[in-house]
Amino acid sequence: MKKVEVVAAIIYFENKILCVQRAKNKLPYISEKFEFPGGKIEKGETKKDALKRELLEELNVEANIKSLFLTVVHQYPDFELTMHSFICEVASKDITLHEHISQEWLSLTELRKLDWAAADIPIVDKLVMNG
Ligand SMILES: Nc1nc2c([nH]c(=O)n2[C@H]2C[C@H](O)[C@@H](COP(=O)(O)OP(=O)(O)OP(=O)(O)O)O2)c(=O)[nH]1
Repeated sequence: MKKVEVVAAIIYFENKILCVQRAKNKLPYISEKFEFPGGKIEKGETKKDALKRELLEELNVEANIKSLFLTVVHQYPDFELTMHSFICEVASKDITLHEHISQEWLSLTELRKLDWAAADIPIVDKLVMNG
């Protein structure tokens, strides 16, 4: 089975977390789902390098990457995803969506209202549980 390794950013600004919606995709289980911004690690990159690059590409934002939060391994029908999520901070809510179709800044208590990609559920659960 194909394996995919990605990094994802839990971006805080004033107690709100950035949630972004993926575009339509041929894989129904990720199509139009909410996720944390990020993407695949390229050859030679550290996880933090990859996340910095992805956040610039996807959101045009310079984030302060603070610490690893949770690594999730999730089996999707077509591939096995390993996702490393990092707590990050930004200096303002000023972002530009280059790939995603919508954004929401939500407090912890609101996170569960979105239709998340399945691999994100353990991250959302841990965020909500940790308060
Ligand atoms: N960045 C990110 N990807 C996630 C999350 N949850 C989740 O299931 N994924 C999946 C969706 C994709 O299959 C993969 C992320 O890769 P990507 O965004 O770079 O890939 P993509 O398929 O859109 O683009 P491509 O490079 O294959 O063209 O991880 C998440 O919270 N953040």
